[in-house]
This record gives sequence, structure tokens and C-alpha cells, in this order.
Amino acid sequence: RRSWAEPYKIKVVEPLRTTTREEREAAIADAGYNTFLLPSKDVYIDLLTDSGTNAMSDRQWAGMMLGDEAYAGSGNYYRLEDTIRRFYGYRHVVPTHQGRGAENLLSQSLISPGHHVPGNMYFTTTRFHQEKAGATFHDIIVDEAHDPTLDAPFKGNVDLAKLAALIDEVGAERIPYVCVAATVNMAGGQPISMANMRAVRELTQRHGIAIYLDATRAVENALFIREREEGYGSTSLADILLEFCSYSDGCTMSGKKDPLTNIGGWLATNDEALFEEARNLVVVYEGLHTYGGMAGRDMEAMAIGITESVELAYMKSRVGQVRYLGELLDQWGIPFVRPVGGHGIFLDARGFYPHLDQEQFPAQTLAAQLYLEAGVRAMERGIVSAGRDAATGENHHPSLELVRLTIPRRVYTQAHMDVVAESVKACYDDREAARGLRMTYEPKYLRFFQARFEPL
Ligand SMILES: Cc1ncc(COP(=O)(O)O)c(/C=N/[C@@H](Cc2ccccc2)C(=O)O)c1O
Repeated sequence: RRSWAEPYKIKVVEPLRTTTREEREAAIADAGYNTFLLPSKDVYIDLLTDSGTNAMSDRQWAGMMLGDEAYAGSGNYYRLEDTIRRFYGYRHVVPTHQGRGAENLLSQSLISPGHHVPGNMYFTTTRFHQEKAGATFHDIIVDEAHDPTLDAPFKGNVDLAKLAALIDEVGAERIPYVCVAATVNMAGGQPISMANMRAVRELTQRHGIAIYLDATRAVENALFIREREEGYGSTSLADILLEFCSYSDGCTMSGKKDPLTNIGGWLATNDEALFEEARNLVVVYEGLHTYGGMAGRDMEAMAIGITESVELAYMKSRVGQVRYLGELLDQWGIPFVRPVGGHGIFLDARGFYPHLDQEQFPAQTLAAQLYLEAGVRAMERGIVSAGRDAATGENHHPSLELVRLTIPRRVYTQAHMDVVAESVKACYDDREAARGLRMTYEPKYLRFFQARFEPL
């Protein structure tokens, strides 16, 4: 019996449309070889992102009917606030429309020009808001995270020596907070251990430096702690999550991942001064402090989704499906980031296309090839996503040149995973024929969303 069989059955389905190769050739050309620019009607299996693409439960849909759309004081807000307090442990909550809304509030409230913000590998919107507020981002993740072939249990860990060195170099007073991500998206959905989180807390507290968690996939992170960390083998995900968050001063959160909603987020904190500042600023950017850019119905669905996200059988099935796809690809020796992360398989585009320079955009090329092959949409997570250095304007050259096959929660079946695996294999068999791309349009901000390319 497969140990991770889903603890739910399907009640509602949404028809999928298949396309011909000719249709896909026209569609990807119209999209400038950028999968973000494809209309979803031309996508068969959509693995672009796990963000906002998750299936809600019948309880969450029922919750949508309980939307209290009062402008101020919505009952759904108070239920959401209470649920966040219960499961994440923070005292104060500022609702936002999604994660980057919280990142904006946190960065604007705590960062001043000349500050330095260390984090375990960059994330695109997170670093953008830190730099926009005038900070310099510093990657303090362990070196192992930059090696896609290395199978280590907690590649999301912070390298304490790197953090201590930065504190010595710039001084604690110029570090408003350390940003710790759980899991680490750009490293391949890699977890950080409880022991490492505790150690980061001890080091930073010695210098009076705060920690703000990017808790976007912290429940998935909790499963890895339960599976891989001494002493947590029979601890509930809810208890692991609560302890993990207790080593931070607050968190930014995208409700579109772990909490199983299509929109939503929050900034949570135990710091009274930050709460007052962010609660005041939220009315400028997101909406009143009791809805933050969400409808009442969305806040209700997110509160319910939080309670569902910590169910062990659900989380084992969610991560189990990702591992299943990894096992299929493994049988053909296809290169992807080891170990398999929480929310997707990250194909190693350098391993696919050793004949392409990074400036020919191997990951962008592979994402386009996979779409052409079978209408499967993936996301570039390489040099295009890494963007340009804020100071020099030069392209960042990340060691990881990846294509992310991101598995939405409770959406696709095992048969869809089989189709995805066979499509990746077909691309792998044709890998020598890949020619690379040239960027023909480069947006100013977060270029990967809207950049356009042409085949070389
Ligand atoms: C670890 C982490 N922290 C914050 C956020 C922002 O949250 P939000 O503003 O999207 O709600 C995200 C969003 N990640 C999504 C969507 C995305 C966003 C930017 C570029 C590509 C894709 C993805 O990885 O697909 C995240 O993963």
C-alpha cells in the first residue's frame, strides 16, 4: 500500500484541454519563449507555480459563503488572526493581499539605506523589496545549497560562520533583521533544521538582531524536520511549526502556498513598534488593517486552509507526490536538485545542456522545450530570475540554473506525474539539439516575469 495515498477524494473537476505541437509552437513564440506569458488555455499540465494554484477543500468553499464583507472589523479577519496566533504563535497580525505585500511593509518599516539584510539564499520579491528600501542582501546559506548534486538533509541551513562574519564586518546596528526562509525556494525547496534555526536565534540575540521568517512553506519544512531531525519523529507538524516560529520575531507569509488559498498573506510580529508602524502603513498599500487587500471570504478560506495544512496525512501525500515524480526521473538518470524538495522537482538545466553558456539561458530554453514537447508549463529559476546586481548592473550568475516543476497542492493525479516524467525524458533524449535563446526585451523590475526571448 502506498504510504502517501491522498487522504481526500475528488468532488469537483475542471476540464483540461490538450493542444497540438503546431498550436504550442505558435503559443510559445507569441509568449516570447517565456512560460509566464502563456495563456493558461494553452497549458495542459501547469507546473509554473504552487502559488495560488492549489485546490481548496469543500470546507474552504463553504467558508467562502461566510464572507463578512464589512469594510472594517470583518468577523473573518478575527478568525484569521486567531488562527495565525494559534498555529504560528505570533501576537500581532497585519493582513496583506499576498506575500510581497507583507515584504513591502516589513522592508519599508525596518530597513533604511545603508542597511544589510542576510538571508539563506535570495528570493526574487524578498530581495527586491529589501534592496528597494536601501539594503544590501547577503547570501548566508550553507555552501552545500549551491551544489545540485549533493544529497544533504538540510541544505536550507544558515552558515553561522558567514552570518557571524557579516555581523563583524558591518556591525549589528546596520543589520535590521536576518531573513530566514523555510523552506528555501531557490535552492530547490530545501529545508532548514530546527537546531540550525535555534542556533541562528542564539547568535543573533547575542547581538540584539531580530529574525523575520519567510514562512511561506514552513509547514512543508516541518515535515522534513519530523522525518530527518533527531527527537521530532513523533512530534505533530503543528507543534514543530509553533516551536520553529518561536525562534523568530515575526514572519512574512504568502497564503497562496501552505495555507491552500488562491490569494492572501500576512505580516506577523511580536514587536509592538513594528506592529504599530506596519498596521499604519497597511492602509496606504493594502487596505484597512482588518482586510489588507483580501475579501472577507478569502480570509475565511485561508483560516480554514491553515488548519488543513498541518494535517500529517495531507502533508505526507503532498510531498509524497513530489517524491514520486523524482523517482520516475531518477530511473532515467535525469539531472535534478537532490534531495527532492517540498514543492517541486528542480531540473538542472546545466546538466541538461552542458553545451550552452549561461548567457544563452539554458533554463529558459528547457522550460520552453518542455512546453513545446507536451504543454507542460514550468518556471525558469536560473540566470534570468537572478536578475542584475543592484550596484553594478551586471547579471548575477547563480550556480543553480534550474527549471522548476512546481506541484500544486491537491490538484494533479499520479497519471499526470507520469505524463510529466515522460515529457521531461523526451526533452532529455533531444538535449543535444537545444540551441539556446537571446533576450529581446528586458523589463526593469523582476525581469523573469515579462522578459521576451528568441531562439538562437
Ligand atoms: C519563498 C517565497 N517568499 C515570498 C513569495 C512572495 O509571495 P507572493 O507575493 O507571491 O504571495 C514567494 C512566492 N513565490 C511564488 C510566486 C513567485 C513570486 C516571484 C517570482 C516567481 C514566482 C513561486 O515561487 O512561484 C515565495 O516563494
